[in-house]
Amino acid sequence: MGLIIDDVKKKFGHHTAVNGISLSVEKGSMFGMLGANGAGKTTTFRMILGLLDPTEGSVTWEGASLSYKRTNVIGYLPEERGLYPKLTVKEQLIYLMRLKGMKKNEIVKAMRMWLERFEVPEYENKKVEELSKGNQQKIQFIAAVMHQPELLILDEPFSGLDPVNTDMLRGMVRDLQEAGTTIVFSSHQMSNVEELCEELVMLKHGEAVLQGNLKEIKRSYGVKNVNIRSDYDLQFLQSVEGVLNMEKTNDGAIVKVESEKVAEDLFHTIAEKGFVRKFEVEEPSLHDIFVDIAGGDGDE
Ligand SMILES: Nc1ncnc2c1ncn2[C@@H]1O[C@H](COP(=O)(O)OP(=O)(O)OP(=O)(O)O)[C@@H](O)[C@H]1O
Repeated sequence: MGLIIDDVKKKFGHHTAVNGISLSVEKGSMFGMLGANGAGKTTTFRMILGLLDPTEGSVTWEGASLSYKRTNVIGYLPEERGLYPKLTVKEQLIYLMRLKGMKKNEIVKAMRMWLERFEVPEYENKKVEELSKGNQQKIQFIAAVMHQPELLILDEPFSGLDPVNTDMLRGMVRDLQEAGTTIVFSSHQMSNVEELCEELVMLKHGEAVLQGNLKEIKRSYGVKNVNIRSDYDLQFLQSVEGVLNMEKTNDGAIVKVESEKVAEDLFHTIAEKGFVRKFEVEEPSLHDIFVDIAGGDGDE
């Protein structure tokens, strides 16, 4: 069953923030939500969490709607990070995890394990305000996962982290999924979605403009990139029908074509003219697809 979002709409006055989204996230999978600023990601998350009621449609987890009464089932990393600055990390986590029904000794044990994993055991007795933003984010992530939720919602978990910490967090998110947690996360950064998710949705103005399996999406998306190395001058490619863009390189060109058929024709054309050292047809990156479909605004 997993998470089912069925034709959900959310209006704020006359403004429609989410306009008829339907998704299903299988239990134990990792699902990516992409979209430019204001696309409706956070609003969708709030409806999943039961913090906002949909204007229309329904959201269920394992067949029942989620509300604060089932809060221990969910872990949530909100986009607007918020910890109590004057509390120590330990006091903070004890407070938050008690709200999730954990006992103090369990919390301290789990906290030490997580601080070790993040390689910051010395933070236990530091005040939150003494930590850098990225390190505060680690503590907030710990607060989202310590009670071992079934469903983990991460709103922009990687934003503001340096590359080392991004890798570390990515590894932890992957481990949590392997341990059976269902994870939905949003990101402006395509690379994280590309690396972690099999399924995704791309939102634009509250609507799903693309959704499904990542590999399928890439395969079925017509546009391909062709990497060519040839001794022949490839300038003529610019005016070939079906070539959308061409960038010359030292020994060839990188060409964007509108379909695999155009790539095939190009191969024959170039081969007739001269020796082809390399001819490689690549799937577009998620970033390319996003820019085409959602009109950019990705971070990369
Ligand atoms: N409480 C609210 N009242 C009125 N409008 C809102 C409210 N919450 C969100 N909106 C509007 O709904 C739209 C979607 O916002 P949302 O925060 O869901 O986008 P987002 O995809 O999470 O964007 P970002 O990447 O910038 O966080 C925006 O136009 C926003 O201004």
